[in-house]
Amino acid sequence: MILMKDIIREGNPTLRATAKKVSFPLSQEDRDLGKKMMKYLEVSQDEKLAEKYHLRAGVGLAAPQIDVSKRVAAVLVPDNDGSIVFKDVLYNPRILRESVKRAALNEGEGCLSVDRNVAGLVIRTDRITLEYYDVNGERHEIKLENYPAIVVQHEIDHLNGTLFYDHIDKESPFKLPENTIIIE
Ligand SMILES: O=CN(O)CCNC(=O)c1cccc(Cl)c1Cl
Ligand code: NI
Repeated sequence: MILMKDIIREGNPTLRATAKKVSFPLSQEDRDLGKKMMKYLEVSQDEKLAEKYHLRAGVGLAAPQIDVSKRVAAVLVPDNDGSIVFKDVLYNPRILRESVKRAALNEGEGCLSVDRNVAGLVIRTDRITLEYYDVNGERHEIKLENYPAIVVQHEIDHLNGTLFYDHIDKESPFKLPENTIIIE
């Protein structure tokens, strides 16, 4: 089971590397990788289990965060009544289209690999068309918007060596650019 000790932090070069694509059919190792990353998210979102295993909650996890430089990310986005908005393990995810409209989470973003709060608006695209392959090698092309779209962008950033605070305006972190909505 993935624990906090397995999560690499700022300073580890893997976090700034460009991760490699996986090939299909997936090796057992790459299947297991996706499974254990999703398991981390499920456990981390269960208050009792998260406390028991001292896990920081996450709605996404990218393989580079456990020092595996492969283009694999798990995403588990609940909505506030506990149902699931989006859940899947993304293999070789790729953003095909981005809306002109930008978006930022009101409360900013956090990252398991960043042991500090970095305040400010993380400016991202509001709507994306995402291509990815699932564990069975099936191609998916889906449209996401708002919160799930933001989370997927945070994870794909990890595959490209980008961290959330790279998108925060250093001079005025809370400036709201034109054409940008705030997501509560
Ligand atoms: O890369 C994944 N993590 O670092 C897991 C911890 N962060 C989050 O769950 C998180 C929190 C706020 C906004 C976004 Cl977009 C995300 Cl992703
Ligand atoms: Ni992160």
